[in-house]
Amino acid sequence: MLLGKTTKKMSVVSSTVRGRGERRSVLGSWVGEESASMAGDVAGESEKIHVAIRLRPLNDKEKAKNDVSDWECISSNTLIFKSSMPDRSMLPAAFTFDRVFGPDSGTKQVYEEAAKEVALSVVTGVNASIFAYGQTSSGKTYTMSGVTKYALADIFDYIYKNQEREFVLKFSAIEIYNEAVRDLLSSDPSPLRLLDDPERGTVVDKLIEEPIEDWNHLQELFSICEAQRHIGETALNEFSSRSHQILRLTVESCARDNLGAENLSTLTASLNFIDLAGSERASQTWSTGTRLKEGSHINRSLLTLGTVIRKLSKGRNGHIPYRESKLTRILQNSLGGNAKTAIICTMSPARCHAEQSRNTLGFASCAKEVSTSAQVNVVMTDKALVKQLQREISRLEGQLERQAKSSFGGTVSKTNDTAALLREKDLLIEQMEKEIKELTWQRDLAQSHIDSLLKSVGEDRLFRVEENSVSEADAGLVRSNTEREYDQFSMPSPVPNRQLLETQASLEAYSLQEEIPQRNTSESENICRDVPCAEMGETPSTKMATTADETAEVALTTIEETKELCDVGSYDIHEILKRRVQELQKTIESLNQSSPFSSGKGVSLTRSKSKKVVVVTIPSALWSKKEEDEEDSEEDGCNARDSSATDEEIPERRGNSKEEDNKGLKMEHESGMKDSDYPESCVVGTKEDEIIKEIDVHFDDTTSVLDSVAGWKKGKKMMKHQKQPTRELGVISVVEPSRRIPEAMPTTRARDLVSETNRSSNQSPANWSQKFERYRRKIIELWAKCNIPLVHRSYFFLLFKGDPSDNVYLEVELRRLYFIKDTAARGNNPVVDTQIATYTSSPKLLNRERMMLAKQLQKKLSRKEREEIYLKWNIELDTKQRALQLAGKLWTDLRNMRHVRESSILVVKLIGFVEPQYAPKELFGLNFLNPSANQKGSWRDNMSALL
Ligand SMILES: Nc1ncnc2c1ncn2[C@@H]1O[C@H](COP(=O)(O)OP(=O)(O)OP(=O)(O)O)[C@@H](O)[C@H]1O
Repeated sequence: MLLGKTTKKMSVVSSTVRGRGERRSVLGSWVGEESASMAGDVAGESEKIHVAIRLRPLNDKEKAKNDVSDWECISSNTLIFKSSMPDRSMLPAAFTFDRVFGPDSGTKQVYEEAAKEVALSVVTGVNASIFAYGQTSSGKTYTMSGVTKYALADIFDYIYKNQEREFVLKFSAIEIYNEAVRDLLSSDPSPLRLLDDPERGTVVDKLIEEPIEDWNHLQELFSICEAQRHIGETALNEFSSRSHQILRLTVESCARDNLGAENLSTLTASLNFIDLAGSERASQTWSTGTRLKEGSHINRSLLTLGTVIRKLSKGRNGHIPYRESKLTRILQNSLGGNAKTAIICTMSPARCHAEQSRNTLGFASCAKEVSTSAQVNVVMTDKALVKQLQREISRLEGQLERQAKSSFGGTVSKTNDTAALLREKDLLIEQMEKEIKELTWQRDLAQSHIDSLLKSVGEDRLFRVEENSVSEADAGLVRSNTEREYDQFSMPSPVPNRQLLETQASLEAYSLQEEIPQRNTSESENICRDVPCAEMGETPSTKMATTADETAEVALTTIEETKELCDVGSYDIHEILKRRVQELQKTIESLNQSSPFSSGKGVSLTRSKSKKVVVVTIPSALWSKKEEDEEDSEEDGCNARDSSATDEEIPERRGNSKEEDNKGLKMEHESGMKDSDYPESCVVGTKEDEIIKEIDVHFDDTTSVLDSVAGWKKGKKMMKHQKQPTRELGVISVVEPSRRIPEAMPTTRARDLVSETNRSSNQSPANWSQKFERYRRKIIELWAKCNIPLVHRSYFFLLFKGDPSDNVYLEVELRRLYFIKDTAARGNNPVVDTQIATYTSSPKLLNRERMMLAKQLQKKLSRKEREEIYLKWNIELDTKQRALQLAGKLWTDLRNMRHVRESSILVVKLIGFVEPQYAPKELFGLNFLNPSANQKGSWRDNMSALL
């Protein structure tokens, strides 16, 4: 009845489970060692092998020989040797095992008390093995056949009683005969191979694993195995088993209510019934021929088994020779692995087998010391695994939450203090990160300001000094090519703002990505950075920059250290962080003090240790003294000019001829030197004629800005050039006209100039408007020719809309562009060699700028906004690299003012650091309208105002 119900249930189970095909299966192979990966979620606990001894009764042959029984079970677990023979005195008097069974114990009892628990663990997903070990004819087969049947009956009964789970049973059987593995369910006697599966261990290849349909089916299979097993007659046993037999029942089960759910997991385990061949002595069995050979193999494999057990009983140190026999190889998991194991050692009580019995007891004694670690084997579907892991995570999270609650709640405790410290630490880290940003920003700001001021007040006071040939006093006042190049291709930004710097950084990053030649990279750097590179003495600017760098570094280090401290959970972190903050504050203060405007210190010009030409910038604060020093050495060739010139002389110069005006664009007008006073290579003229023509000289009735400036500068003796042996020095002198309008020019004159210009414009607004348009178109044209950055163009275009006061800016921009164009055109002139190189490389810079804009487009605008812009700019939405296409279209149709305006608006939107209407005109390097901005000490205020 049980089997009938079970049969029906298992059929259903079988089809149901297999139909999913999601779980691992051992079908088609016989696994000698369950894979560790099959191990489920219940970690195995170490458990000793269960060892029982069974004494059989004296058999007829033994009785016939009047043999006596020397063994007696004095308790359920103690066996004594009761022989009084002298040679037995060395044996222990008593042996204790988990269970001992005397001759009167039936197999049922043996099973119940020595094997049942182990056997039934298979239905709970735990592997199990039941051995019968003993000498030949001791009753192993007799015991195991009974134990197997009882166990299977109990398993079937369990299945019947546990309807909530569905089971699949599979059966396989092998024998190891003369070290050959044979499938007992197959009629093919060919030996099977053992395979080493990295995941599942030793596997018998091509072994039949028969799904059990019902009890009768199982009985049939048993019958097949019995018929197939090698049996032979020996002197001791008429039906002696000549092979080791291993019957395996695999039980898989899953909960019925999980079948339709995600949480589908299957328990799977195997129960091995191992009936070993008996150890035998040839002298006793009188084996010869085949039997002798069989006995030899049997003994050898049993010897290996004994060795393995003995080694295992002493711990798992050293090599365990599992692989020395197929028996131990296959049973490796049962011998100390993932399985519960019970060994029933059978003994003959006869005195004639005392020695063999003693060996059996020795084996049993070792076996009981061997531990296994059985686990519940759960095979899960991926879904079930995920589900389970999620549950585990939830559980752990809950646990953490509970711990956190218990930690923060309640009375004041050390844990509470730690939490408060951690919170405080987080705040400090946050604060320091802000400070780092602020310091970095201040550093960039200060450095940029220094750049602009140095460029304006000391624009022409740049030295090139060659250490070996020129003394400091003899050093000529020449401008740095680097500076000029910077002027041309970098957006002049005497009053930078944060976003502008970020944009510059972005462009520099692009340059780095593009592997710009080093020279170009350095070109984009400012003058101050040239100084330390040239190994000159420390200047305020370099000092400040260094200080700021160090500050940022200190701050970063602080953050890192803080994080480390957090990691180690230091309780001193609070104090350390406070100290760090104080240090940072001090550094900020020193940074402020190190400003040349607050310290009042100037450049200390020292000789370069390098033999290379170097460039030095000198703030105007120190310039007077330097000038005085240099006046003493005028005899060197370059005469100081017009040192006594005054503003009053300017009108005379205005009245000079056109030729002289042209010269005014040359360095002579600034420095007071004539062309003839310069080395040929030092003179860089501009095509004033062209300029006059093209801009429709509008200073017919008013003072030319440049002339005025040149005159003032001359009168003010702002610059002196000393004649130098140019060929020896290889230095050049190039002065850019736009540079001749310094911020440091007398502010009254600047205001006058603007007033003058404004007056002129105000007198004829229509005329000014036309001029503005002409200027602007010319500027746009020159921007393109000179490859001026689009950002500069855009801001300039949007900023100067025709206000009369814009006149000055347009004028200067125009002059600057002509100068760039003119100097670039002198391709064979070594004086401008660097500039030409820069000029030719400027299209690359423009390309990089377009790439940057394309990137900004993707970064700043939403997909929808981008698509609208693409459509507006006639870029197909299904084309590739639309952003680059768009960037490539910017500032291309230069005669179309609408295009130019839209390009400008888009560029500004993408850069987005200052709204054009709020952008200061000082952004373009001039400040005629707010002289106070140039006052020393006010630079920080100016910066702040611009931000
Ligand atoms: N406990 C027992 N009670 C009664 N008879 C037993 C008992 N144990 C074994 N026998 C009998 O002893 C004989 C030998 O037993 P069995 O074949 O099981 O020994 P074995 O250890 O398997 O020997 P082998 O190693 O040679 O196969 C059998 O005839 C069996 O019926």
